[in-house]
Amino acid sequence: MAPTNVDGKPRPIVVSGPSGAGKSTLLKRLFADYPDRFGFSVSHTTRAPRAGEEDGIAYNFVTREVFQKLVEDNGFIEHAQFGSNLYGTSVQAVKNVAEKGRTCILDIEMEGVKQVKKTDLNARYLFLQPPTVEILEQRLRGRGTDKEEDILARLKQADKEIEYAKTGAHDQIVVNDDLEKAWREFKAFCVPDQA
Ligand SMILES: Nc1ncnc2c1ncn2[C@@H]1O[C@H](COP(=O)(O)OP(=O)(O)OP(=O)(O)O)[C@@H](O)[C@H]1O
Repeated sequence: MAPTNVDGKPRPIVVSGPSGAGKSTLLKRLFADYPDRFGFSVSHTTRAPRAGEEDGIAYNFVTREVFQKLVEDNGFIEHAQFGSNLYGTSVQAVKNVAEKGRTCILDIEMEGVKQVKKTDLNARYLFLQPPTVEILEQRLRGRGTDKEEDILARLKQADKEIEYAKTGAHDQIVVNDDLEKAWREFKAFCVPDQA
């Protein structure tokens, strides 16, 4: 049984950490191993799709105008700007997942975490931490998806994320040094009844 709220619906899990920390890598594995247990709330973004990213699956890719309208309509539980792009998680996207009896996974960064904490979602929070900022930089470059200016912006933001994690804002911190070790810890948090 997944950890639930008083209404019997599974508590959402917020996975955060610097860009390049490995969130997508671990979440992909979690969804592959437990296809019926979790659901992704599909985020909105104004950034351009990367190769292979499909609209409505990776993100809902929208214009800045459409995004702003949703903000004004209070359609987001959280939204934030990273670099020149806006990202957000709609209230409806999270509700849809919990209604199906699935644990909603929110893959978001620091400002989003702070805003989710202001809601009554009663989420569980996991922070994925890179071993060092130097290794994070290597991984971002190795990924080959980011422009130089984006890499520098992501590294600057990473320092802030790591400082925030030191305040005890998360239920668990997983250091992604060895991928298999990180996976075991990540899985134990997300699927505690099978740990
Ligand atoms: N433990 C690890 N050892 C070595 N490389 C790793 C490890 N974990 C992830 N990587 C690699 O680091 C890169 C960044 O990982 P990933 O794309 O999953 O990060 P992310 O946190 O999802 O980033 P973003 O928030 O920008 O989407 C990828 O190329 C991935 O293969």
